[in-house]
Amino acid sequence: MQLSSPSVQDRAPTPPQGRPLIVDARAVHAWYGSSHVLHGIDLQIARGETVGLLGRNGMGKSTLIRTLLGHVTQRDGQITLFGQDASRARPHEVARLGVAYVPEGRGVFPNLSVRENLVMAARRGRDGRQDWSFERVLETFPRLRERLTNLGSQLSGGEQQMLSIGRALMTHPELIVLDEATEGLAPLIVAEIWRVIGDIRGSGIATLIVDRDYRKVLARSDRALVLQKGQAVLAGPSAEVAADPTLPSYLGV
Ligand SMILES: Nc1ncnc2c1ncn2[C@@H]1O[C@H](COP(=O)(O)OP(=O)(O)OP(=O)(O)O)[C@@H](O)[C@H]1O
Repeated sequence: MQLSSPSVQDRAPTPPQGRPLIVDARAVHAWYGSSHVLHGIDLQIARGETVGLLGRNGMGKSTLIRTLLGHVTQRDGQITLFGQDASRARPHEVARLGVAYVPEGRGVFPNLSVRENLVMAARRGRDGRQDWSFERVLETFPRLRERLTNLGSQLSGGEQQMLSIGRALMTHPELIVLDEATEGLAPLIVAEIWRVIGDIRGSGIATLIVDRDYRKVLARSDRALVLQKGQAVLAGPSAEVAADPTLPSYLGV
């Protein structure tokens, strides 16, 4: 569905019926100083849903993520997380609600070992869930088992990315936000990260994914939102977005 109308209602991607919303963001604006970067974006993510966020460089994907998670504080609009108003929430409050963030450029503690990085992150889920044990994370990422005593700083980029995702899983989140999780990694590692993203999806955790490989994002997500200059220009089920003839122009492909 192409979104040419400026009406906020029209831009809301429709989440699956009957599933509670984890994220319900309406008319979100964001600024860096006097620079107005997001212009009224709507985004809904239902429990267990995978949503892809696409757009060329500098179109506002990371800003939207960082605004929803409370990192960008010059913001406006309504952000509801798990039914609670989070329009002014700070990052640690968002994390406590059950949202894990795997930032672009990773986010592991360089001076802690792999084991310490994982164990420190461990926390029960909202409903007391603790199915993502240390052992399960190591089964998911066998490479991390081989590196348990290495410091975060001694890992390759791909291993750091795995550790960052492993840390996110140890928090038993309801939603994992992955911003450019495969950026700059070797093809074999990229394939492994995508395999794990599939496992995460299969385990019922919702995900919000930003990745340059738009084909993979669309093939592996339920719905997608395409941004251009801080506005939503396409939104809907990923298969429909993938088939939309205007998509290449928005992605510059
Ligand atoms: N910390 C910042 N201060 C000022 N401007 C910023 C900052 N971060 C991003 N911007 C600007 O905001 C706009 C949106 O950037 P953003 O990083 O959200 O885009 P993106 O779609 O995630 O692209 P990329 O893939 O390049 O990260 C760009 O014009 C960018 O230059």
